[in-house]
Amino acid sequence: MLYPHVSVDCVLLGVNEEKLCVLLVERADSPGDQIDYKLPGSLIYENEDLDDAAYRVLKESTGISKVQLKQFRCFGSPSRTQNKEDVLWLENASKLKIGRIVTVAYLALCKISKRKNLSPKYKSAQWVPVNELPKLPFDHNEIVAAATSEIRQWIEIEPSIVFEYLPSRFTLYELRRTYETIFGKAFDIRNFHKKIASLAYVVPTNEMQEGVAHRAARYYRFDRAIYKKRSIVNKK
Ligand SMILES: O=P(O)(O)OC[C@H]1O[C@@H](O)[C@H](O)[C@@H]1O
Repeated sequence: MLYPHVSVDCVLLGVNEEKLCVLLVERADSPGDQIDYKLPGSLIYENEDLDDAAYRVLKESTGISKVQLKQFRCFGSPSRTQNKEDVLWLENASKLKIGRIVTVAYLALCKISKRKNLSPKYKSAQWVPVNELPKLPFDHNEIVAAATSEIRQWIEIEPSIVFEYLPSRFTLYELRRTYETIFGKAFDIRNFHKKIASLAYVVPTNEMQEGVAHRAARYYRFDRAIYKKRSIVNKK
């Protein structure tokens, strides 16, 4: 039998208190008793393009619209709807008979902020550390794990992504900690500083930290113009 159900899921990753976090929504009428988080995601409409569906679902479920979502993978195992409670929730919410669903996953890296305009389907939206996730419905744990390794690959190719997380001026300590948080491992300090010193687009400023107990550190800034030129040179 041919089967038409397709959904989108949005993985928003952010750094909070030196932890890599993912935005989850809490189901309002959970089929079980426990707190029930999931990725912001839902079925698409008949005549809707996938990208439009991803932006719509994210906006409707969390109120967020100013992020750049990128499609990164499809998840289509027939077993992703093996949990009867997940199917029940979805059937109640959609008023459709649900068997399997193929979901298209989207990813964005963004700054953490307070959420509002939640869909009535959800009680709250929370940033949860990816290393402390509860058991999520469907295959959402697998989707978050895939998104985490995906973002690391993106950063290897396009290091500018990291600077989206930092304030306009930052210390090398803050830069290293951000890298360590996203990659989930410690970087050797001397090698890291050497690497940064070789990057023309990380520019030292004349400003130093003030009022700190330890030796004041220098502030740096990310120079997008230099970065773009380097990207062109690298692509040649
Ligand atoms: O619209 P609700 O029921 O919240 O969720 C639909 C879910 O259906 C699954 O394929 C997706 O993973 C998506 O998150």
